[in-house]
Amino acid sequence: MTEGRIIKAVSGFYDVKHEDEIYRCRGRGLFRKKNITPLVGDFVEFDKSTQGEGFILSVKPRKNALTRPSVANIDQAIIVTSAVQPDFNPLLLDRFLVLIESKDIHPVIFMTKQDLLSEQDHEKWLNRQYMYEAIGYPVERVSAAHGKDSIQRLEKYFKDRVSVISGQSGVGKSSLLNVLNPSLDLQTNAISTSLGRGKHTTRHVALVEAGGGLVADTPGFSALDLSGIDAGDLGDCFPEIREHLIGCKFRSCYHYKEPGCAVKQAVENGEITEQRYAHYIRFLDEINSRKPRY
Ligand SMILES: Nc1nc2c(ncn2[C@@H]2O[C@H](COP(=O)(O)OP(=O)(O)OP(=O)(O)O)[C@@H](O)[C@H]2O)c(=O)[nH]1
Ligand SMILES: [Zn+2]
Repeated sequence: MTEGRIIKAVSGFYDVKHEDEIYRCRGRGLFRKKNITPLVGDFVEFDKSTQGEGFILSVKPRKNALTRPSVANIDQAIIVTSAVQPDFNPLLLDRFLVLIESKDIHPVIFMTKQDLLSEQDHEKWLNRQYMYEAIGYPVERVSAAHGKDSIQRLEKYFKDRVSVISGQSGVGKSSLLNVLNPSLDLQTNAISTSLGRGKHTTRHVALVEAGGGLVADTPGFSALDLSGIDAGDLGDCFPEIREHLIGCKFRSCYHYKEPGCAVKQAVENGEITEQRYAHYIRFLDEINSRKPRY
């Protein structure tokens, strides 16, 4: 029996990587009976048969998993957000952050297309960077247009980790990966107009090498609705709210209209920014206005 990691799923087969070899494996019928579907990113035990083939025997417990795209055991999600084309959207960035936090995945923020900014705008972007760093998120301002040298410092994020890259269509996700690993040769386009969905329509996902680690070749968090999050858990998805909510008078505080709310106090003191708090309230409304499902 050998241990490996699934890096690709192709019509009933799983490509399992063990050291530097790849074995094309079937899942035994027992998966169907036990109702376990192996996912890309899973650590598995498998039996080697001849010529790079094998059978998966068991799947190890997962630390996390996404459904769109289906990938497990992710170490971090890199949110790519561009300065322009498309314009920066703070509400969308916070939505990605909340979704990532809700899955217990570590977020990192890359702000791209910095080469397109004027001198004046740089200051504004520096402040944005500081704001998210103050919350505790690593932030990098980058430009894929400047090629390998400016991207090299990003390798420390990728090395020995499994990452998913998230972000709106056209922000430069594929361009970044191409600089990190030119052999990927991912297609890049100006913003796709068709439904704003971009070019990643495939349901398959594979882990590919980039920057000394593995990266999902399909953007993560393609479903941006908050339907998987309970109103009572939303505060935990904002690190600066998480830090204060212990001081709220009521344990069931939603940090909205309740008296004795330590979170609202922190907003007044300037420890939590008005903007992030406004986004929290907006997401809370969105979750609360969800129709109950029976
Ligand atoms: N000036 C400049 N242009 C960039 C940069 N990064 C990407 N672009 C351009 O932005 C456009 C979109 O880049 P992509 O890498 O395809 O964006 P994506 O995020 O993969 O987009 P989807 O596949 O639609 O999700 C392309 O025309 C790129 O050449 C950058 O750092 N600077
Ligand atoms: Zn509160």
